[in-house]
Amino acid sequence: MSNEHGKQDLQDQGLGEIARHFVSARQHGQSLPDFPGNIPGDLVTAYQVQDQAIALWDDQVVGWKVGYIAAERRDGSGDDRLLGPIFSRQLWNATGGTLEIPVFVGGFGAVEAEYVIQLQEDAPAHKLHWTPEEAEALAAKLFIGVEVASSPLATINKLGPRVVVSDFGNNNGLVLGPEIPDWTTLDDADLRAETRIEGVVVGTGGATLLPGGLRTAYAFALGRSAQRGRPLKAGDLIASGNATGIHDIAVGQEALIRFVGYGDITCKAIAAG
Ligand SMILES: C=C/C=C(\O)C(=O)O
Repeated sequence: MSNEHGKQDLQDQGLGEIARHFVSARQHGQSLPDFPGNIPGDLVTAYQVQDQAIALWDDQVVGWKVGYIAAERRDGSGDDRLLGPIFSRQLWNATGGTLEIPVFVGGFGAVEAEYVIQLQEDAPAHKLHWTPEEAEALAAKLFIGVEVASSPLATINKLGPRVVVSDFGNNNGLVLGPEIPDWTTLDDADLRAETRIEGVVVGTGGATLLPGGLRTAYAFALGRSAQRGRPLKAGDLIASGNATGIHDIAVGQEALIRFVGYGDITCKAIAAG
């Protein structure tokens, strides 16, 4: 009995250590050479690391990024997407000018065109599974946005979803642009986007690039959040996942993300920390 209890403590300490390493590297703007510990065996355990890191981070969660999980990288949960927190001090309103976005030097840094849903009512906490149609029926607004995908760990995406989940979903902020009015009347095909880095087109697409579409990404966020005991609330933001690709950006480089008919967002990468 005491052995079992001791084993559990040891396992928990391991997860806490991983969370502390990531949080400390992020706080100091430092890179990490390797994953700081044993990679969690499944997504449920990786979310435990994420939960511990959120508890250590001195800020409030205002939303979640959704990332896609390729079929060959899924675990027993079958999840085809993952979540990472967006914090209030890393949420920036687009100004129309060039916004500075922090990326980890020596780590991973990218920008992603995103469609951002903001709930206008609480989701029912007991509802654990959502269809795209049920998600759309909740009162919500839609905005254009840019995810700053950045981590102290350069290999984060190569190492896979359990590592991505362990480090805040590889998120280091969200730029929020203008609203897309009456979004529930629009098809994914109406939502087109293009990303340029240093003036060169690096990705085109839009909501049709989101596997299953925008509403499917949103439904995942509602379900997984409720299942992990963090049901979504009015005001929460959900970034849909990349709509033109995941585009590497280095300090000093400028990105322009164009949402056809809805506006441009321009950002310049600076060193985090
Ligand atoms: C690991 C991150 C993946 C995303 O951000 C995405 O699929 O959009």
